[in-house]
Amino acid sequence: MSQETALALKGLTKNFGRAEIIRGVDLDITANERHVIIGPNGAGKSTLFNLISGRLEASSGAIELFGRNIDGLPPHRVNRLGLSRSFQVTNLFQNMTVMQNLRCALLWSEGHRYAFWKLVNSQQAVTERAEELMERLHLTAKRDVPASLLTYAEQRALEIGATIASGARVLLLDEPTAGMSRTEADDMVELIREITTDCTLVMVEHDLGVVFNLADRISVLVYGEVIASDTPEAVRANAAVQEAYLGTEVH
Ligand SMILES: Nc1ncnc2c1ncn2[C@@H]1O[C@H](COP(=O)(O)OP(=O)(O)OP(=O)(O)O)[C@@H](O)[C@H]1O
Repeated sequence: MSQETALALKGLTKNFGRAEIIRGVDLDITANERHVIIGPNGAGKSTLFNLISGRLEASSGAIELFGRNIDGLPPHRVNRLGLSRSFQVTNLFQNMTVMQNLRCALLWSEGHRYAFWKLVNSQQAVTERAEELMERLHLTAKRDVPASLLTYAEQRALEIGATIASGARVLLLDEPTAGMSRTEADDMVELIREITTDCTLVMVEHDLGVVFNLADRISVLVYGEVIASDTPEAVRANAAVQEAYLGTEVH
């Protein structure tokens, strides 16, 4: 596995008025790792994701994507550099089929790099890649079904697939199993595992079963500070983490 740093947060802070919400976060996330951020309600997880994805500007500190400072760039520029956030099924084209959504995402990822005649020539290649992705998403049987007619879990799977297809090297996922049944959540974890073999995953998740099942490393955010960032085993054994979770949930 590559030891290159995909995403680095350096002394990151965010204040809302006089309230310090993110209080000096340092974090190195290695390329191809699956990194899950957990923490109690109000710890600042969404704020941290909004900073990383460019929706909020940091008060101080830096965010580097593969060594390049991205702090202050708007979300679409961050996206173009290979960091994509997937958190809404509304990112799909609801009237288009599964196949059309994936083809669109693949063409989008190539759109600015290829002249139109090349795009036409690459149609076959795009179709093949879309088919392959559809297989990995377990959506081949739904190939010609409009996104709006898929189940919620299928829509989320398609949305994550489309995000990857559109060129994400670092994928940010907000609570991907929220609102799902146990079986759907287990299927989603397997799907995320399969689909992120070639990219870096940064995920916020409340369901600790999902977290410990999927994460290579876990960071624990409490009151805007990372109190632990380690392997699942080390985090589970960490006394400060157990205290933050009142000694119950991490067991
Ligand atoms: N735009 C804002 N203006 C002022 N305060 C904010 C703003 N956004 C978030 N906060 C505050 O920052 C704190 C952290 O919120 P945030 O949503 O980042 O936490 P969280 O860890 O994602 O919580 P949850 O797990 O409940 O979603 C909260 O106290 C919240 O009220």
